[in-house]
Amino acid sequence: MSAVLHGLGRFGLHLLRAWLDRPDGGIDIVAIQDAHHSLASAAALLQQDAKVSFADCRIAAEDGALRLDLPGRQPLRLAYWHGPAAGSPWLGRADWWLECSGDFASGEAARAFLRGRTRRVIVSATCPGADQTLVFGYNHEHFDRRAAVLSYGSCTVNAFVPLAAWLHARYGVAEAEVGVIHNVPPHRLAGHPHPVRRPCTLQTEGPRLLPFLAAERFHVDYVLIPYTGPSLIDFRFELARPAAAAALLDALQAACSTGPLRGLYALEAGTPSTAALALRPESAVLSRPLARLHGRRLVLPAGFDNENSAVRYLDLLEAVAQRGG
Ligand SMILES: NC(=O)c1ccc[n+]([C@@H]2O[C@H](COP(=O)([O-])OP(=O)(O)OC[C@H]3O[C@@H](n4cnc5c(N)ncnc54)[C@H](O)[C@@H]3O)[C@@H](O)[C@H]2O)c1
Repeated sequence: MSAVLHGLGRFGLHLLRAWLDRPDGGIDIVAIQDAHHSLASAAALLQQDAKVSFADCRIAAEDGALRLDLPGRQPLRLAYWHGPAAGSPWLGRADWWLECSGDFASGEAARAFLRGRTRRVIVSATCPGADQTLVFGYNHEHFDRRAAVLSYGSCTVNAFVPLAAWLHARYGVAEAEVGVIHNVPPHRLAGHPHPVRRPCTLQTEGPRLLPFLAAERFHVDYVLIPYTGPSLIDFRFELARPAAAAALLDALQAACSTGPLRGLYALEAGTPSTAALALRPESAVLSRPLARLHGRRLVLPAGFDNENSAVRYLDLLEAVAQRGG
């Protein structure tokens, strides 16, 4: 499936890395475009980013393209366009438009990219007005080929939804709360000098995606902090049925290791430092020593590399491609 990647911010950078690591996933990124980074600054970003490493690639900016040489592989030439999306020479020229800039996160805005050969726009954020929101590991199998604008959810939606669905199937979830302490991209630090409470799109997407979760029985507390590392996310559930803590956590452990939550979550025997969460591919890394059950109140403290939620987005792209996307 040929694809244009629009947006080389934190999410786009993580996506590019994940895609390079999975050459056989059926996705062929043919062009990258960004309104902020010139070709030279995009090449420099790949060479110098403090977190996402491209040290295994020789990177060059040549003839309007990013050239990436990976050992043992054919050189990759990704056409590069620096400028506003509306003026892109890549409009309508690939099967998919990967909308990762954050600037077109509504169905109406995203539909502008459906032209020529481009039959699908996949938005890296919650997207009101999208034809479908598909959360990998929860409802990605329900992909409908008539859906032209897809949303993958968000980092918090992906962290919460499959876990809540799994818990509900076993114990019933009567209500839930999520507390998020979220980073900001390095280039936005100056604009965020203090912690600030913000609405989170999980607040509306959680009950919309999970029929058992009533909106009035779900709450998200989201705080953006002036810090660029991995983030924290704590889940609190009121279970509908009684459970024994050890049995519940053993079942959760099994689901994360070999069951339906495999690859999506880890339940760690220790409590990883936030720094150790960098580049972890799971949607959330839960800490068993911090987990607790008081009566029917289950608390699951976790952390996540929210930027690396790009891995879930790639999972979704591959799943959609396999279904004839
Ligand atoms: N960062 C995350 O944790 C995360 C996780 C999941 C989804 N998303 C979603 O992905 C989309 C993009 O998010 P992001 O985190 O990549 O945002 P970002 O701010 O890092 O990048 C967005 C855009 O900002 C511009 N930009 C990059 N560097 C810049 C600089 N130094 N100065 C000025 N502008 C610069 C680029 O044009 C880039 O496309 C958003 O819709 C977001 O909601 C982000």
